[in-house]
Amino acid sequence: MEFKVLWQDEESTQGFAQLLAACVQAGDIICLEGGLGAGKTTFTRYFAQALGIKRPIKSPTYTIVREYTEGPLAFYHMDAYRLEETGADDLALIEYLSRPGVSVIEWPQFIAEDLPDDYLWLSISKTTSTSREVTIKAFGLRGEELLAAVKERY
Ligand SMILES: Nc1ncnc2c1ncn2[C@@H]1O[C@H](COP(=O)(O)OP(=O)(O)OP(=O)(O)O)[C@@H](O)[C@H]1O
Repeated sequence: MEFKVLWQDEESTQGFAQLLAACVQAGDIICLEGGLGAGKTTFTRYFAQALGIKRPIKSPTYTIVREYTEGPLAFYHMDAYRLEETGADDLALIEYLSRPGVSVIEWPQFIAEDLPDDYLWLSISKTTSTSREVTIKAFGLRGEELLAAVKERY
């Protein structure tokens, strides 16, 4: 299943982040693919806020995973970009995905072959300086269920 959405400005990105946050449950995985400046971190900030995370979201590039456990759902923010460079093991990151929280993975293409069966994959393309076209693909039963919930609310 595939679904296209438009984030016509940052407010719309925030609106979508809130919508998705209202649909997720423990164990869900959201992959964010997009080039530099696509809006992966911006989206993640709004998503985390909507999940009730009060601490500021900092880029996990150098730590690979940042954990936020103060909200009703634990939130894991991951960046797979540096994995290859640092020689760090994918397994440490993959282990987080089996924990009872919600995970957002930036640069998921670096660990695509090790992902579990169920996830949403958002491909973000910059269309203008303020708008983003986003293609959402669902994988696995839970992915399909989550995307169906998103479509219903969109
Ligand atoms: N509709 C939009 N959605 C998201 N970001 C937007 C939008 N319009 C403009 N922007 C701006 O685009 C920039 C996106 O930067 P951001 O750091 O989120 O990208 P990124 O994909 O995480 O890039 P990197 O991989 O380089 O960290 C921000 O400055 C943000 O304000």
